[in-house]
Amino acid sequence: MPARIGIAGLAGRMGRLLAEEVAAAGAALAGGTRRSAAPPAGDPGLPLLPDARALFEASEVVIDFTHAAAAAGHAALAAETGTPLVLGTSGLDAAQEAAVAEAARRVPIVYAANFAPGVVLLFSLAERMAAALPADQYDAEIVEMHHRQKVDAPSGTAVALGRAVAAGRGTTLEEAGRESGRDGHTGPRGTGTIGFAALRGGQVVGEHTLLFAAASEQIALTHRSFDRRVYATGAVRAALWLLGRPPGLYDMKHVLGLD
Ligand SMILES: NC(=O)C1=CN([C@@H]2O[C@H](COP(=O)(O)OP(=O)(O)OC[C@H]3O[C@@H](n4cnc5c(N)ncnc54)[C@H](OP(=O)(O)O)[C@@H]3O)[C@@H](O)[C@H]2O)C=CC1
Ligand SMILES: O=C(O)C1=N[C@H](C(=O)O)C[C@H](O)C1
Repeated sequence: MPARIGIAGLAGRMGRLLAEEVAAAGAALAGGTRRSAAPPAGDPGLPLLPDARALFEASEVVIDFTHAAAAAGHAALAAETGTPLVLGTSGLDAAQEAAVAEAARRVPIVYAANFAPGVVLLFSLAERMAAALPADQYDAEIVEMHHRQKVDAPSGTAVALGRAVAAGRGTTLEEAGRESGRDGHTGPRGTGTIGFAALRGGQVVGEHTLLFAAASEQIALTHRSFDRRVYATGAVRAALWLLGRPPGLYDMKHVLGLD
């Protein structure tokens, strides 16, 4: 019997690709949800279920690429129904992330800011570079660019990169401090803080650059996604990997065996 995978956000940019990747992986689409109840115009065949509870009950594992406002509720439903969850949605605040971690005590959850294998490697390189380059000499800046429809900033990947840099420096992003949205008379840059800049335009799938700038040198790492299918393939892989796992909060390095 093929695994039954449900998709929250089925009508979205990611949801449609996820449905294709579910089929390509030989799994079955259990159905999907969207925010509005109606199927999108011109697509009456989309297998939409009445609500999120019906989705979790019909699925062996659910993949969520929706909106931060929905993520905590979906994690709670995962815990209640015992249905594992792959969470790719970005822009969660601290309370929403805490709700996801709480649900993961009862059900296995993969929560990943980015499902592209190259970005998983970038997180690990970011941590190693930050550990090697003294924070009082090398200013860490993270620049990201995305398509004009993206609703959250900085991207989840940028925040995760910031967390990796902070971890490499033996601290947290909250303690190190974030500098973003510089405009006007900002004063000089803080020492040891982590800077963020978000660009939006056109149909850019996803670009992230982490740079360390010192007085006499600068080093930068850049990742570019050319096709968002790379995220969908990774998320379906994570969904199949989750089946039969014990409760816990996992990320893509666990799925790829890089932990
Ligand atoms: N981790 C990763 O690798 C990646 C993460 N993402 C993240 O995934 C999310 C979705 O991205 P994308 O597909 O481009 O977005 P879209 O806006 O194209 O699609 C979002 C989907 O979620 C639904 N939705 C929106 N709000 C809610 C809600 N409150 N409750 C239930 N469903 C809701 C929408 O419903 P409706 O159709 O009715 O509008 C739509 O079907 C974003 O947070 C994005 O940052 C994206 C790419 C990769
Ligand atoms: O909204 C997007 O498109 C993307 N969102 C994720 C993020 O916020 O990091 C991942 C990827 O960059 C695409």
